[in-house]
Amino acid sequence: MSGLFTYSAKKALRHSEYHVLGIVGQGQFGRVFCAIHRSTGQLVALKELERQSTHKFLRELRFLLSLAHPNIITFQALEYTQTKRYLVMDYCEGGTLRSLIQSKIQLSLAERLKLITDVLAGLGHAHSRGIIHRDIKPENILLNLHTTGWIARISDFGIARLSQELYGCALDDIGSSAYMAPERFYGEYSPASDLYAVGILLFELMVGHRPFSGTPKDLMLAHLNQLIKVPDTIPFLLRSTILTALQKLPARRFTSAAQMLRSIQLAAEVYGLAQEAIPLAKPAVSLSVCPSVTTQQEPLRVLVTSLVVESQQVYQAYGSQIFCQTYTSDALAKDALHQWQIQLNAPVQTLIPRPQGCFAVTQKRLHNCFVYSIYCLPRTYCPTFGKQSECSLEQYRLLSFECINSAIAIAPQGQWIAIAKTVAPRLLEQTTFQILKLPSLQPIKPPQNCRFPLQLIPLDSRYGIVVSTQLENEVAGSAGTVFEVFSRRGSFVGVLNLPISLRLVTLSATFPYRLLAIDQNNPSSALLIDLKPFRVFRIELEISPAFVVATYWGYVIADRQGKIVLLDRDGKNIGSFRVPATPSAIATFEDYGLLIATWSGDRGTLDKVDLRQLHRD
Ligand SMILES: Nc1ncnc2c1ncn2[C@@H]1O[C@H](COP(=O)(O)OP(=O)(O)OP(=O)(O)O)[C@@H](O)[C@H]1O
Repeated sequence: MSGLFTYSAKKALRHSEYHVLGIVGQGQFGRVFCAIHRSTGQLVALKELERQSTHKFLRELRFLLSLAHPNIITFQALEYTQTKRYLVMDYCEGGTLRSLIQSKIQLSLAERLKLITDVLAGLGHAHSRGIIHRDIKPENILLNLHTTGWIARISDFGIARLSQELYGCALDDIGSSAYMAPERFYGEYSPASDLYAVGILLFELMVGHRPFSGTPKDLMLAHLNQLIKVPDTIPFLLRSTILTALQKLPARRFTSAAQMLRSIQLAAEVYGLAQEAIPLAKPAVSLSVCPSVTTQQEPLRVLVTSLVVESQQVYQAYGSQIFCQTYTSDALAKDALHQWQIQLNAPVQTLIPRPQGCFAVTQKRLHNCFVYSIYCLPRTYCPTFGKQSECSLEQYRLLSFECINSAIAIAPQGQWIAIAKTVAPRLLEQTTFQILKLPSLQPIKPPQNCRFPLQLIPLDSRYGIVVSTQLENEVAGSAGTVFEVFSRRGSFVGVLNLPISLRLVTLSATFPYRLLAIDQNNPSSALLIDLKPFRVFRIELEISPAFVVATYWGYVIADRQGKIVLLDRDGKNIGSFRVPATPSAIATFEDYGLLIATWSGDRGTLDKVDLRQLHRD
């Protein structure tokens, strides 16, 4: 259904400056889309205005367009199509504060206070311009990702008021009533009404639930008459901040957003939170560690650096060798007929399984650069045992090239290969990008410049991304990550930026536009990134990953100490276990199997793990 919605918006906006990436929500005004500006590549939210916009509405809106503050969602413009009007707004990839609260991620105290002070800073700016929000609630607070956590930004500024005044929309749903100051029920409001709503929000973030619940009528009676009880477990200074913000009489509350903000900052200083970097949230549920789920173990005499399983074949790379074993009736074949080994002429950097066979990328140092070679060992490749002659190996070499750094992506169905090469270190203009058809190796376009790549990732048969580091960022001194989307025709079609440095960016095995990546600066924090529409979710891990492998049911993440964490497709922890040594390569095996090559000292093992045992234990 949402595909249909997106399609209708895409159609309406076909001739506009925006390309719709997907629907992100539905409000009372209409749907909200994530879109990208066709020429600047800027990401925006497009809020559809379903109702007929009156002149007064548009005049008021122009006033709101002037509201510019880092903690307020800025309205940038109005976009007209033949049938619809869209408000163009800053896009928030982190979703709403409500979704963060519901995600059960336990926010640290510093993080909770930071969210509240962000809201107060935004409110302070609006109040100083005579604008009252009137509908502060977690649904109207959106989140942008930042190196140290979240930035809260107030959305729907003035829209709540406009909708009430111009269209007679009442804010009487439970979501809004739960945050409504007593005077609001008499039709009165002032900046202090917004501060009351922030008081409820602070209570909710500190205590875990709101002070009052029930029907809108119950809520009204509670706001008007019921005394607030803040549990003693809440630090004293914060308790008194909540009680001041939630005074029944507006005159007894904080006199301004700035005053309330100072009260929270004082609490943060007193409790030693101000100077610290904001600590990241910890997972709500601690992982249960299952001691052993290994069902078979084979000794290894070499360090396996790459391991893949493709159509009943298990490929292991070590040094310049590739060893292939077939597995039959639930076991790895031991007989010579079902296993073979070849020696390539350089160390294998990576193995990429595709329907036509296993691709192997080798890398050999040559003076000041490297020679990269790409081989494709077809599925039917099964040499008569014994040593391979150079000539039989050469026929499987697709191409070789010299450069300083290279990243390679092969389409999931193996129709094309994308290659980025850097000929001089860290020079943007010295990195070229090209797509070649497979198996002909015919270039789709002449090589073009691209950013120095960390990784190339194929998304589906039509698109892929160049992942690179962005050094200059709005947030001074901090690096970010750039995702440049390319098409199989070899053109760049869009750019998405994230102000976080990432590593181990891994494509989901089931969602073509979903990535899991590790935050370079917070090694035990992973990000689940949806590219279409652009949404980012933070996942706290109890390990610092060295490996991430996507499976059809989720992700396998391992650290160097042998702790393995399993996440489902949405990033939820579903289990963990240990292997006795450092994993050197991991592959998925049948539906619930994992193959883990480990190494310590001068020996290792190849462990076959049956994940169904996790449930039994
Ligand atoms: N600027 C934005 N960036 C990212 N997502 C957004 C943005 N604005 C809205 N959304 C998403 O769209 C959803 C609907 O937003 P919208 O503001 O239209 O509705 P609402 O606040 O729930 O209701 P109302 O229409 O009463 O304001 C939000 O819950 C949020 O998930």
